[in-house]
Amino acid sequence: MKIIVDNKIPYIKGILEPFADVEYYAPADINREVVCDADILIIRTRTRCNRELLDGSKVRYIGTATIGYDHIDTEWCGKNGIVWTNAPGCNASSVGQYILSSLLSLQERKDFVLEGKVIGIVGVGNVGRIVADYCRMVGMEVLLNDPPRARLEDSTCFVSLDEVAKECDIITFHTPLNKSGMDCTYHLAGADFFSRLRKRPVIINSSRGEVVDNRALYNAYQSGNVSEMILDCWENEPDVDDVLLSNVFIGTPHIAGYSADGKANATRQIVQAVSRWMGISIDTSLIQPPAPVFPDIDLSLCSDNILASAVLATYDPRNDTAALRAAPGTFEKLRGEYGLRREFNAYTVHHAVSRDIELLQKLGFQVS
Ligand SMILES: NC(=O)C1=CN([C@@H]2O[C@H](COP(=O)(O)OP(=O)(O)OC[C@H]3O[C@@H](n4cnc5c(N)ncnc54)[C@H](O)[C@@H]3O)[C@@H](O)[C@H]2O)C=CC1
Ligand SMILES: O=C(O)C(=O)[C@H](O)COP(=O)(O)O
Repeated sequence: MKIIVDNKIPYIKGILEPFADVEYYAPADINREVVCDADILIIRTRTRCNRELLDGSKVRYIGTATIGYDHIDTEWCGKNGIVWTNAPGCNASSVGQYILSSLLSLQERKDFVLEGKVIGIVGVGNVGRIVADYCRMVGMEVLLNDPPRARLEDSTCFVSLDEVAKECDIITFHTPLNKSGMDCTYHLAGADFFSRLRKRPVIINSSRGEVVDNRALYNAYQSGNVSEMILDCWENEPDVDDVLLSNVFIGTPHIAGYSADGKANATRQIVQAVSRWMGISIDTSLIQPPAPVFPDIDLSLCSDNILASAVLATYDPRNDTAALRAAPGTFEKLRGEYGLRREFNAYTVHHAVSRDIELLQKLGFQVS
């Protein structure tokens, strides 16, 4: 059994070796020649799994250590007997941390108080649910848009995309990239959507670049229909539109899901899926992220917004924005060499005053 593994997937080295020949490659080097005699591929979003890569190969199983799977031609794989799996929900909390910290950074600017603002969440799956919870916790009103769920569940919980466009101060996209079908999301936010905005919202995209028509977004920003842009995913990654990048409030290189917790979850889920497929049993409990460098957050030094201080101490997206702005051409390098980021539950806050303790605990912080 031969397994090819993307060498940017952390915490996996040594785990599959007792059961198979395992070879590690940079994503750019995972090509037809490399995969031809492999049985299993363990990849990320950077390997397009389609006829061009796989036709004539021995590959029978693909595991992607990611939530999204738009890089896999699922129809072609299905027709050609290739089983695949993703890692649902693995880094959903990481994206939640990204969105909350981006919103709290925005709040630090004068006159953008989050409490009382209306946020529209488009796509309410693993990520959208967490974002909705966090936004309610900070006193925002939340509108949910998810037509596939609305068809199956109590549709009164959901609103139309038109209502989101008209009523929201902030709109955030958390759908998969669907290129066709009744729930097509390609350019879901296009010129028509932006023309229906009424409240000059902040637009956030951390789903896939192509869910938002980047040109139409920029035009809406230029004309004043959009007040701020927060972008983690871009059309034509890794070639980011320089003009867009210089105008966004937060602009990051597709790292919203890059907490070490999310990466470890992804590795664990994929190792479990692969081992099930191979009919073997592997102990994945040792796949754990390292502790944060500074696990203690002292709130006695923070006078103003306690929540923002605690959240931004775990992750401040303005640092990733500055790094990308300084060198847009290093988009993939910044992702490949991403530093250690841990989620809220890896931190203990000290000297929180009693009125903040419940909220901090709900977010997952340890409180001393
Ligand atoms: N920037 C990053 O680092 C990351 C990006 N992602 C992206 O976020 C997406 C969402 O992740 P999850 O919430 O975990 O996926 P999920 O599959 O749990 O939820 C997606 C939701 O979108 C809904 N949806 C589908 N089509 C829709 C449409 N046309 N309009 C509105 N809603 C629609 C689905 O019904 C579902 O409830 C992923 O597919 C991936 O592309 C995920 C993780 C990290
Ligand atoms: O999980 C997803 O879906 C994502 O978009 C990832 O966070 C990006 O994953 P990589 O392919 O860069 O590992």
